[in-house]
Amino acid sequence: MDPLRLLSRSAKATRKTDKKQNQSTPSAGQRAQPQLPPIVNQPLDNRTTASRKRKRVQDVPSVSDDQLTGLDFFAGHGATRMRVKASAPAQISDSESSKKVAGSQHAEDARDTPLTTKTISSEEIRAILKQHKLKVTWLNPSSPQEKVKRKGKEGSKAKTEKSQLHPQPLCSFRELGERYAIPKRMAANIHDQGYATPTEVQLGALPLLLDSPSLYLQPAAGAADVPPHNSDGVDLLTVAPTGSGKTLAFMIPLVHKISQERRTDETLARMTSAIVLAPTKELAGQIVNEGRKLASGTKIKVTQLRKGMRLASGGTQQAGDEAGPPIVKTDIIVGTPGLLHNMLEEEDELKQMSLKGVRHLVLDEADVLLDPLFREQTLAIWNSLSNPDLRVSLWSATMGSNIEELARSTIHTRRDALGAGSGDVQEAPLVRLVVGLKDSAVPNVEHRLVYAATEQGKLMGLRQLLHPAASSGDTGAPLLPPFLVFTQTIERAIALHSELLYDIPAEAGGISRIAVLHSDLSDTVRESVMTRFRKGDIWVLITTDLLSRGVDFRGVNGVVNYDIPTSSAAYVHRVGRTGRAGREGGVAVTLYSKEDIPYLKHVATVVAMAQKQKGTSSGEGMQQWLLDALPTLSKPEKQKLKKRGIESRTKRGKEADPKSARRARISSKAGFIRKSENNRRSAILGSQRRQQADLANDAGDETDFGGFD
Ligand SMILES: Nc1ncnc2c1ncn2[C@@H]1O[C@H](COP(=O)(O)OP(=O)(O)OP(=O)(O)O)[C@@H](O)[C@H]1O
Repeated sequence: MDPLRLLSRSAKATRKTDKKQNQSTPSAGQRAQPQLPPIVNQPLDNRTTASRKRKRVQDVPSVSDDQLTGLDFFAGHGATRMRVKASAPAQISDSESSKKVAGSQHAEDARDTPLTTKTISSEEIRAILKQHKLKVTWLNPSSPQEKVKRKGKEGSKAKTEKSQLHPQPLCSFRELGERYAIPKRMAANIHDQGYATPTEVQLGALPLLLDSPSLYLQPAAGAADVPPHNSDGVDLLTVAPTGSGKTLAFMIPLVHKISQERRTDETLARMTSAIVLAPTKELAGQIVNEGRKLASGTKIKVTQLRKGMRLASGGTQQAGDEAGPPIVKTDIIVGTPGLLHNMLEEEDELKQMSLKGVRHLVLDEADVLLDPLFREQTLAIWNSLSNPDLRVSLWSATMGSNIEELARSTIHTRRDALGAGSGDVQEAPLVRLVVGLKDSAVPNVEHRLVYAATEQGKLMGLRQLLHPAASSGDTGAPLLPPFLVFTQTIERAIALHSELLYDIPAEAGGISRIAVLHSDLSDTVRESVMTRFRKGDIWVLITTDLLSRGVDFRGVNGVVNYDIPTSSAAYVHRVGRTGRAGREGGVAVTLYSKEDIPYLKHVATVVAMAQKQKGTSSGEGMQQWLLDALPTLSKPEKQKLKKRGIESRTKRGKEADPKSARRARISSKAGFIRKSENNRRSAILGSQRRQQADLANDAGDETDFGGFD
């Protein structure tokens, strides 16, 4: 069977949905729902059936676009904002909505209004968790799960049953005030930003982080002798889809807990209490932005770590402190592992001391942070946090079992090391929350796999996607800007950018509409490109995997994988830049050439899984026989691909096999044109060199003249 033919047929199979994108796109303004059907006021019978399809809420309020700096090209703001307020009856009582109270007033009121959510029975809790596909598992060695393991062959079903936890979910943000007494200002900020209904990950994670663990760590039936945990907080591993609101899920508890700690212990006010690590500066900046909006007016300060920064140690300032960079007093510091690690490397006593107050460590995109690329730095930071009450939480849309194992062992070794010194380090419960299907791509995005045969075919395919007038060729209907294009390397991103630079007509903005972003650019340029893309000045942003993780451009209509991602996790994260917060209409196009076919299976499998989740009717989408026809990589091959990418597209590949590197070059020019151009260029260079040499000779002749004998 020829896989080439099979795969080009697959592209046709998925093309049926092309028409849809004109009806609804992520940039068409408000997304319809924050992934959550209404629960609170429904009778239980209506929400217990696990097999029932989720109801999409059409009228719940949502985040207004103007909350994110410069997001002014996605729909009319005024209109959006009005719609938010007018369509909030599910969460705001009649009197409140009619008055259209200001956010802060609403939050004040929320504290005085009686609970709309009654305490719910354990059956109801289980039903809600099941309906939202939330799975909470206790992972500590003394958990029932481990006990069952030790007891031996009890059957796999019983094993799963016993390891599950059922914390009471958070069905409305109003419960944050009522159940946990979060700072009023934070409640007001949440409301002001238009967040009314928690997304699934927030519904599950917020109670885990805000409740006392003893409330939900009840030993399951048959494991009555599990010792109760009185620990303050849990260590948490969370796996939830891209764009599902994980940032809010870890930021709300951080701000709440730190303001609580401040109230009880004055000395803590002078120290950094939390560290949030993220793999890129762009993501760190975004987290700071979100955190500041949330903590505004609460006295909790969120700061992005910058080069040369010094953190306050909490003690009285020491002699000599005036010298060097200014000392920053902050509660939550957000940064990349590289920067923080460097700071620790140059460590003096002061820096060591400055982290002793850190009681919360958040690893956003934890699987990357614990991947070999960042592992050493991340673990060094983690292990240098000496506070015995440290609680850690790990967040990502994809998390392999190796990452879980690594996290677990780090928690243990750190605890043992600290315990050896002081002897009083209490073990925190380790809990895992999985939302939906683990490691899967968001199903509300249309996934297209397009066979383009060669590099030049890929370039043509991308041009078809770019030009609105292009007919729906093999790539499907053109993409509506703004969209992101991912390449494997920086060189390829630059080459693709210069190739497409003049593709957008001058009347539409020309070269200013297309940009490239990669880690070789200066921080200022990176920031400016991000801002211009957010504003809508840039329509097509060509980038590397630098932007594949965590970055939230709310109205991105599409993602193009110009080079196929080198792992299934990379695919999940790249395509997760569209279809965020449940928005419909996003499109993810993966262009692949003949050379890519051996590496395509991991992408095709994720696409098939997403289509299955969406409920594509039989005959449409990825076919099983097609998946079977694709070659499967061995484990070492997979690892090599993940580490190095497709060899011919790298510098190393260029040296090893120049011929296939030439084939992989991004250029629409035919070989003979390139050759004659090269010849002309070298002829010009040669003649310039000759001219210079002649001039030098003439000059030399003049200076060497020693007069007449
Ligand atoms: N409860 C909510 N209701 C509506 N929108 C929300 C809610 N919570 C978060 N959002 C919005 O959802 C978008 C995605 O959030 P966020 O960036 O936190 O996702 P994420 O899960 O961290 O994604 P990724 O895995 O890609 O990092 C943001 O624009 C955010 O404002």
